[in-house]
Amino acid sequence: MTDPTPLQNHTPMMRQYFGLKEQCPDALLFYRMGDFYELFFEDAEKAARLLGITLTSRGQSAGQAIPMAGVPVQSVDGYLAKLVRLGERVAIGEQIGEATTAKGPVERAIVRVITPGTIIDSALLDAGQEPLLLALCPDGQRCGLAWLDAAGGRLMVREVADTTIADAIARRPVAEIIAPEDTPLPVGVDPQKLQLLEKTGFQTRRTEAVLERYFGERLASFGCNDWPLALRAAAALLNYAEAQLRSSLTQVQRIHPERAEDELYLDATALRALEVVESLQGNGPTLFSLLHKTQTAMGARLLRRWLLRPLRQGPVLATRQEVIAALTQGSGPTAIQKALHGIADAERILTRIALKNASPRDFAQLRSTLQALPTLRATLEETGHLALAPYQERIALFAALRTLLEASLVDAPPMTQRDGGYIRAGYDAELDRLQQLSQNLQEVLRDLEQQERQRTGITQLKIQFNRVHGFYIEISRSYQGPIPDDYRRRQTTKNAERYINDALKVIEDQALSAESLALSRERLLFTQVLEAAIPEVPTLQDAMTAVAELDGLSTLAERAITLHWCAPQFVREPLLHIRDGRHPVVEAQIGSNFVPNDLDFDKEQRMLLITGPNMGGKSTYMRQTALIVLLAHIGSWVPAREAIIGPIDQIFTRIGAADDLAGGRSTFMVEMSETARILHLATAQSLVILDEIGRGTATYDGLSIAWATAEALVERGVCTLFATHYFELTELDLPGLRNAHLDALTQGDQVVFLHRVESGPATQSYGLAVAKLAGIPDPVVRRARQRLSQLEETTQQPTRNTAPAQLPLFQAAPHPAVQRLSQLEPDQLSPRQALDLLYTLKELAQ
Ligand SMILES: Nc1ncnc2c1ncn2[C@@H]1O[C@H](COP(=O)(O)OP(=O)(O)OP(=O)(O)O)[C@@H](O)[C@H]1O
Repeated sequence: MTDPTPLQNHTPMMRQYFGLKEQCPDALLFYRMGDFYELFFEDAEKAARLLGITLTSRGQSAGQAIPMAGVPVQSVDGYLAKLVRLGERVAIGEQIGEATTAKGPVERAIVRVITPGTIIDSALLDAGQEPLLLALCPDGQRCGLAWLDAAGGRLMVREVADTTIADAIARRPVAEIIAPEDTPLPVGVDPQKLQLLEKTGFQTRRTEAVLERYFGERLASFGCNDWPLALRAAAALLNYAEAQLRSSLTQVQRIHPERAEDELYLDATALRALEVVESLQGNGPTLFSLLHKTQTAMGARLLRRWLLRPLRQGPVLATRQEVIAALTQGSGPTAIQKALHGIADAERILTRIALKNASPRDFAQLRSTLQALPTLRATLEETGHLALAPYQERIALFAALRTLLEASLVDAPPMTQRDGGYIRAGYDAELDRLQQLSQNLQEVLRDLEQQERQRTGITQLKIQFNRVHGFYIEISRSYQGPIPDDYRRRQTTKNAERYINDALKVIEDQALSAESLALSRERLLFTQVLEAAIPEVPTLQDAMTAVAELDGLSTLAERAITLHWCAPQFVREPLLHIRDGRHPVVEAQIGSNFVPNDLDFDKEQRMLLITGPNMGGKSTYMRQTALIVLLAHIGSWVPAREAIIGPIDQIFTRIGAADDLAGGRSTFMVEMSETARILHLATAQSLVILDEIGRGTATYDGLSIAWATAEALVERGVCTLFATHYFELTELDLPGLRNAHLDALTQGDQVVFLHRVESGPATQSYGLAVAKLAGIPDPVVRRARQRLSQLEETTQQPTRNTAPAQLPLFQAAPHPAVQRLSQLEPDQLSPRQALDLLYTLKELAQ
């Protein structure tokens, strides 16, 4: 508790507050007070600091002022979004009792806890974002992992050796992690993200019950029964998310096991270095941004997921390729893209429906989605492509639900149910009557007045109302006739008698509460619509998965056409042939100036050692190879004239240098750890990209490491692209290794890069020319040129233009024995000295 004073000294409201706070000590408690959410004590101080809102105080409790900060209910979403972005957890304490009937404070309860990994609200979620909640279930040498995308209703599991946990975590950005107490913080994880929970929540007895409740017998069909740790993680995750959302996660229909043997594995380093979904410069272009032309948010997220988890060649990729091929024929994917255009982010709406958290606007968007489906189906049919036929089947039409939504909801409903106004007039007679009653009270009274005059024959009769006396039938004293039996006297005034009868009493009761009755009636009708939609959620989810796929694939087809890509061909032989390959992102920047290049790996030839000037295009060439392979393994076409690709299991990269100062690793240490990983894990089916290893240390150390690494990779038959500025390496004579270089021309003082990959090692170094190009001042470049000549002379290099301008490894430092021999004057030595010298030389030689 935040306040040490005994509870009984506090006001009843504060006692209630403390009761709620005890249920969620780690969360900021938003306590509902009328039109505001208020935070007290330390929560108030923290919220004031994080949100920049005023810290004030609310009265006193137990003789102390209570620090308080508040936000209006209407604008709470913005504040919640900010807090969740900062990694905070927020508990929402709502009023659940009736203000008028309750004694003491209105009853309140925590209706949910919003945590970074369990957000489902549209206002708190960016459409492109997919916050994931991860559960870890470690046990000895292995660890089960389960990821939940709560908003999308997706649950993925995996089991890994404990040595690879950090990598499995790093590959997908996660918003929140749960693990049993005692679990050490995995490497690279922000401690704020980790919640340690009681071990019992991860134990088999508890987890089996959860899985049984969610999936029953279907569990066996998901294909993950051999992963007990992953299943325990999944159950713990569902349990935790349920507790936060205060609801069963009915949107989760199945578990998706992620098997390493199905994947083309890219570790977090490779994903980052290749700028697959995030640019190294923050918001620069990425492969994903180039592909991000989808019509729906669901399609965009799916494409992103495909890029983050490419698959090995097999039936899934073959099917995607067939669909893309079909969509590139004839008039292309335009018609389908147009048909997809009106489709909302239904996947997330369905989650909110399943959790009974949907808003009237969610339903309006679902309605427009359902309205778009018949056109989409018709368009699919019109194309006549066999490959698209399964989509026609998967996208059902949901006619009954659509009719219900069309009949029940107004065209543009409000965001919330709070003020009503979302049920269409004419849908429900009772609601129409109530709304009419409150809106046209005068008219209703005039109608009744007419009826009463006719029924009783009393023409002076008037029906009126005032705030004090309510509704009444007034009969002037001038009327002397009989008063109808059903009239009961309500009030006598100087000139008239006032009565009420049953019919008027009903109107009075209803009119006085008509507005609130209308509101509750709307709520009831809305709940009925919600209840009608809930059973359809699983099939709607399936349909939306199909829509997202179709969106992703038609986008890839459009990209293939627009960007002139080709369909890659998968083969079983160990080869990689690329004709006129291009780097898709660099090409998008520089257009037709991009110079395409070929690549050929086969059974014999497994390593390409690439030399050439700085800025020559070595990195670009290597990265484009990795990107072409990656694109092929999401099913996409690729930026090349032709691509033939054998089986590939992993892509590794060691590119550029970045410090990991926070992790306590220097540039060189990072470089070596990455190289070590590659040497441990790369197989004969892996593609490895090494961009200048060994540069962050002394020349000979670096060169020797690069040399030995190249040898080890060639020996294992790993497909390797190895760029280096160590010209000495070009002398490596290993079977399977070939030299290539990127060329440049000098014109006077200028250097022109040709960006063309040629056979053989580079013959010239352009370091100084590039330095000049980069703006190193002329005097410094001139001085460097002088030093270079001197260095070249002392190492007795031939001329700079015919041989590499670097120190050959084994010439530069003569052996001490040789040095000693060269200094010696044999004629000056006595036999005894000659013998001693012989012993010394022998020692030096050992
Ligand atoms: N094939 C190409 N066609 C046209 N321009 C290219 C090509 N390849 C690279 N470039 C251009 O040259 C620039 C430098 O390329 P890159 O970084 O690949 O050179 P590098 O040889 O790796 O240089 P360094 O050795 O300094 O790392 C790129 O930013 C790009 O603009």
